[in-house]
Amino acid sequence: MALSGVSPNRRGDLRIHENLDELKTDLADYIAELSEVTVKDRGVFSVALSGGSLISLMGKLCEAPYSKTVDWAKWHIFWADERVVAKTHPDSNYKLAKDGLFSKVPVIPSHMHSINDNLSSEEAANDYEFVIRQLVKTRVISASEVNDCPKFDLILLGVGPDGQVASLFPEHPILNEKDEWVTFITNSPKPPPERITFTLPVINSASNIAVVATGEAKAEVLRSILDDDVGPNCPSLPAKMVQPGSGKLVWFLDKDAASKLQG
Ligand SMILES: O=C1O[C@H](COP(=O)(O)O)[C@@H](O)[C@H](O)[C@H]1O
Repeated sequence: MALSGVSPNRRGDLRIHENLDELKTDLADYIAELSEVTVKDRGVFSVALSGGSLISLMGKLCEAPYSKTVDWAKWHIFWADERVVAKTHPDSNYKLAKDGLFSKVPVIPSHMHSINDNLSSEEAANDYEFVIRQLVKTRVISASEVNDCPKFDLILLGVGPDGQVASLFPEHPILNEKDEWVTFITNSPKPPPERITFTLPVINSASNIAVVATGEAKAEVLRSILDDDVGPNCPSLPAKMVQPGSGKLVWFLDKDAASKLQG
């Protein structure tokens, strides 16, 4: 059970869990429910994932009851960020998600929309944006009513100890990107250096955003992101810039990650 249940916060709902097992169950319930409601409404579920610790934290989705009750054939899976490496490389976010999740449940292989790993970072970002544009045209992905962006049904993000989300890093110029849906970097402060990433306008246009962070190493940055009294002197933390226009934002934290929150 969540320590403080679902507590509304200026930056979204906070779900703070006593331990990882409870967090994993709550996250699986949340994703399975959103999938069910969205498939009933739209006939498909467009979900964009990050890499890192998120994937193992989603692991319960591959177990009963979710493995049987989720309508996996209706999922269209995207990557909110990807490392520009071969899909077989241990650093690939696609490989991480495929090995950890999607090889265990009946998703349709052609619904896993991974980047083209034969291209340069810049080409891969442009190509991925093109793929997303085609799927907005065919309504696999909804279109935002208020801007030019795609509106993913769900974007799942991790948070780095520096406040990174997707491959958006603190004080990097791509935080100001307003026009592109997908962009690239060749100088990531965290290896590997070459990555593609959704931009903030795309992330903030999603219908639902879930940010998942665990462990004491993230407690300090989460205080900077979530507590209202930490603000003016704080550098531009990407995770703090996750502020959906009309969508819903939920934070899944364990008690170690939440241990420095005061508000
Ligand atoms: O490099 C990356 O790291 C972040 C955070 O990973 P975590 O293991 O600290 O949760 C991840 O969200 C992102 O997708 C990945 O490319």
